[in-house]
Amino acid sequence: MPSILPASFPRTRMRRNRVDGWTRRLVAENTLTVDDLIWPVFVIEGENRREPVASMPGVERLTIDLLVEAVGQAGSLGIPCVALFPVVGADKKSDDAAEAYRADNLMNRAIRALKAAVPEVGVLCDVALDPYTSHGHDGILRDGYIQNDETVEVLVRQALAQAEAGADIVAPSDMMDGRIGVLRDRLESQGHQLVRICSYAAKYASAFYGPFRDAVNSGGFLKGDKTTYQMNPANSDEALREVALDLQEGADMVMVKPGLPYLDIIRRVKDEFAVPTFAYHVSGEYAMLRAAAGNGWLNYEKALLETLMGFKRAGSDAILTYGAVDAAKLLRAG
Ligand SMILES: NCc1[nH]cc(CCC(=O)O)c1CC(=O)O
Ligand SMILES: [Mg+2]
Repeated sequence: MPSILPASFPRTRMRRNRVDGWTRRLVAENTLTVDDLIWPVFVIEGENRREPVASMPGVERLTIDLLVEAVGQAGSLGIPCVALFPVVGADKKSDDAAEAYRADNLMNRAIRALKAAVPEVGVLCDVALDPYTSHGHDGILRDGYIQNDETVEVLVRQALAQAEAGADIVAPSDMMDGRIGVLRDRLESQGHQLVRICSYAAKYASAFYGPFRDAVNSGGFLKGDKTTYQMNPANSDEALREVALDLQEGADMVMVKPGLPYLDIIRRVKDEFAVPTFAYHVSGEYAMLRAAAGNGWLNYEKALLETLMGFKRAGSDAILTYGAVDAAKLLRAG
């Protein structure tokens, strides 16, 4: 068959730069390394106990002693930082969330144990009241509304107790207004000048948090939804205002959450502010990967690394992911 292509076809061969492995590496625009990973972990009371999380295959809740071991191993793999989430028993939940700022609560004991045993791994602590309220909301509920200013008072006490225990990064995930400014002032005046604030600045009211609420046992308690404080998924400009305010108030790093459905927000935030921008690859996103892989519908390892690279390409400086240890092992194996 005579060719119908013109003699000079094609003018440009894009495939030349994909022809072999070393060229592909040479022209790669983005890189994913173990330095980009933050590993979220769940801590439970007791000793030498691990509990699987049914909706998050591969994820376990750990007692402090086992947590210290696991974080030590993560540190040896090069993971820079872990994000701590306590599982709080029903007997410690209350309407005023007083357990949140008790100096010796589970969270604060875990922080002390980690900083004593594995000081080289950063500890990022969630600041929000949902593990501690009897209704599962992130703040104080009164007259059917989550009270902003009253909640901020409690959040600041909670974060100060974490800083006192040795937290490196406090990370308010509650979406109350004005909490970063008050928290920054109080950290300064209480001698915690180097404690970093990572604000969950653009956090959306999302269906993708479902498995997390199973993991921390707050879902069953939750009445209603979080739409009066977490953002509407329809909005994007509003995320920039949220981030601008938290930066003005003194945040050192900002977070966008969830991850994959909000890559456009990460890109806009990074372009607009050029500050450390983290993405949270949340529980539901992780569960989807695991469920599909469990059915043999995709390759978990490949899909995980591709997802994490997507976050880097969108502008994330670091990614919180339940797959952090898996990804670290894969990245080290090359
Ligand atoms: N302040 C609570 C909090 N901190 C992190 C997550 C979700 C993380 C995940 O789904 O992996 C949530 C749940 C929520 O806002 O209801
Ligand atoms: Mg805000």
